[in-house]
Amino acid sequence: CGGDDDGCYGPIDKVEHVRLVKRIQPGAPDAPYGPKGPLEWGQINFMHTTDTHGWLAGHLKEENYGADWGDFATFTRRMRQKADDLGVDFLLVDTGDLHDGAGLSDATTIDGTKSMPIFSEIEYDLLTIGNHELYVTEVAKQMFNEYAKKWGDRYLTSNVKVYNDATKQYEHVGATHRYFTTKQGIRIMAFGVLFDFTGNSNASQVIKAKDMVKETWFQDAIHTDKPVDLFVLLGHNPVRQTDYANTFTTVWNEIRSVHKNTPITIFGGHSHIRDFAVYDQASVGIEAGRYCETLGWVSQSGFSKCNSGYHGAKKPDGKKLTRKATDNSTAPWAYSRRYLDWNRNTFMYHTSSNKNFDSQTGLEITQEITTARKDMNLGEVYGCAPETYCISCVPFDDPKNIFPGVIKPAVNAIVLNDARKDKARMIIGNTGAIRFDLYKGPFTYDDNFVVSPFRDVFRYIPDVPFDKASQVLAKLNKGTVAKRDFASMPIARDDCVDPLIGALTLRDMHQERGIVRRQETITPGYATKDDWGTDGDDTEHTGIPNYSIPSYWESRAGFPTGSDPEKVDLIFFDFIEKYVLQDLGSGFTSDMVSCYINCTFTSQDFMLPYAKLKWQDNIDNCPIGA
Ligand SMILES: Nc1ccn([C@@H]2O[C@H](COP(=O)(O)O)[C@@H](O)[C@H]2O)c(=O)n1
Ligand SMILES: [Zn+2]
Ligand SMILES: [Zn+2]
Repeated sequence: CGGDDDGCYGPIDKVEHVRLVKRIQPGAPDAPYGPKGPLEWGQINFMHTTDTHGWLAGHLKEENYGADWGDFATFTRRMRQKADDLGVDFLLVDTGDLHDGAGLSDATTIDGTKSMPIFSEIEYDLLTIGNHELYVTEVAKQMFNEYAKKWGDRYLTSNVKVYNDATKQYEHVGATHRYFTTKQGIRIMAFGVLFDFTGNSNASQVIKAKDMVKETWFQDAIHTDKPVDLFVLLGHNPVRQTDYANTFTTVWNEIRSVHKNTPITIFGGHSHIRDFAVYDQASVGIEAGRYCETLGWVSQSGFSKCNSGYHGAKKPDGKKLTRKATDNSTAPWAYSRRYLDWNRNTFMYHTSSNKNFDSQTGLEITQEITTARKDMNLGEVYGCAPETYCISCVPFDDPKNIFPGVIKPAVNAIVLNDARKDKARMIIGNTGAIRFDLYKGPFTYDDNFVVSPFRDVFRYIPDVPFDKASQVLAKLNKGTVAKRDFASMPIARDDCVDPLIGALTLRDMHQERGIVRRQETITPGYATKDDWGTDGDDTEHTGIPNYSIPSYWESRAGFPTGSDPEKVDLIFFDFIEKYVLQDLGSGFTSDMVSCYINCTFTSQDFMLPYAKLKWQDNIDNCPIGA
């Protein structure tokens, strides 16, 4: 285990490089199983990122998601070039949540100070805002003052305003909408709509979708005299219409009430899943997962001189898109969708670039990430985790689940106010604050933010009667805070039938076309089921178990042996204070709540001391394990 070449971490001084995963060359014996076949290019082609949450260094411990932002930059440039060569359109779209999930974005005093300049080196065509850009006032202002200005009319925040200190008014962060014509003549009207988010700081205002659609500018935009060939609806907003947070449907209905047949193509986010939803025969929506694991692909054809301003001459890739949104569609629109795994093998395969893949720009971005990580000491190792602990791949009470395995013992050991150490205590948190699995092996400064990125202060109410405190967890878990799936459900692969090909499985279909790459092992990963079935994943995987977990967890410490205490210190994140007070019921008010250790001790501060306390065995020889 001697450095980044053999896939292992070394001691602290060797862990400075971004490239802790092996660089993968296609065809190399250890290359992961790759894409099942070429992408189907259409007249207009979209690549979509969402919920990147600062993972610009890529997944250093997961080869399958190991590409970094420099690799992605190269890929997008090559794809744009390919589109130009084919004479088709290519648009790159992001749907927000740029912070909270990795050291690069969260280890700076103001989130994003180092990561945002790197993020914005990609030439996106359309972007919109996520809720994670609005929790913290300084971050909202950073978006308003810097990035909205930089991205100009490509940044669409149709229902989000930020307080402008200069004008003393709330103003749209970016543009409300954008009307533009693509290189090949498609005339697009685009909107960017955040779900009805209410957890923002008072630096911003989120206008509910139902109110936004009544606003004059929106009505003017959908009643425009200008010709619109395609509506593009992007939003930090789940595409699935049954999702509790979905407000796309409200906006979609309003557009449809005026434009009965115009295609509406949707790019969503927030629920962190791979998904594709069919709205009607002229409207589909994609969601591209989370954390730089997935790159979404949607292509669309059907534009002609008769129904649009399209003037593209070339036939895309010699193949025509034939898949309609619905089985009985009479509309001219045909689509493809794909979820690409975020690794260099995928990127090289789809650009047929092999060893010539890297570009100067891409390498420079990789170097910037490496330098930033080094400056921020993100590779510093604090402990050697003895096991892998996951959020939902095992049941909630399994010792390998991260809550009983790590989070509860860690808060019990570390979240302790010396002045109250003799008191029994109960600590309650929301499971959503713990963001990612923890891998066996070196636990780095970066991993601290990967697991627990928020600055949620530990607050408490002293001496709460145990019979009251002990009811809170159950009440919280029954409450209205919606729980959601964090990953696509694992599914059986043998029902994989493409409707256009009759009884042939996708595998047979690709085998016939001679585009199946030989595979010895299918690796675990996303096995997605969406409105079109099970053939959306670019690289096939076996699926990962996904157990549902409650919305809140509780840990108890300092309890007397064999009996319950009369009173406890009830400790919780400030993020959930409102709900805890509600569930404690009458007699408990906010003036009883104060900071537990101090007002700067947050959820970013308990994992590193715990790793130092408990995971020192094998620290100098700590291999990454499964
Ligand atoms: N200070 C915060 C902010 C957010 N959370 C958790 O994140 C969830 C939202 O994340 P998305 O990526 O889905 O937008 C939110 O529901 C909380 O669970 C937090 O714990 N602390
Ligand atoms: Zn998110
Ligand atoms: Zn979100």
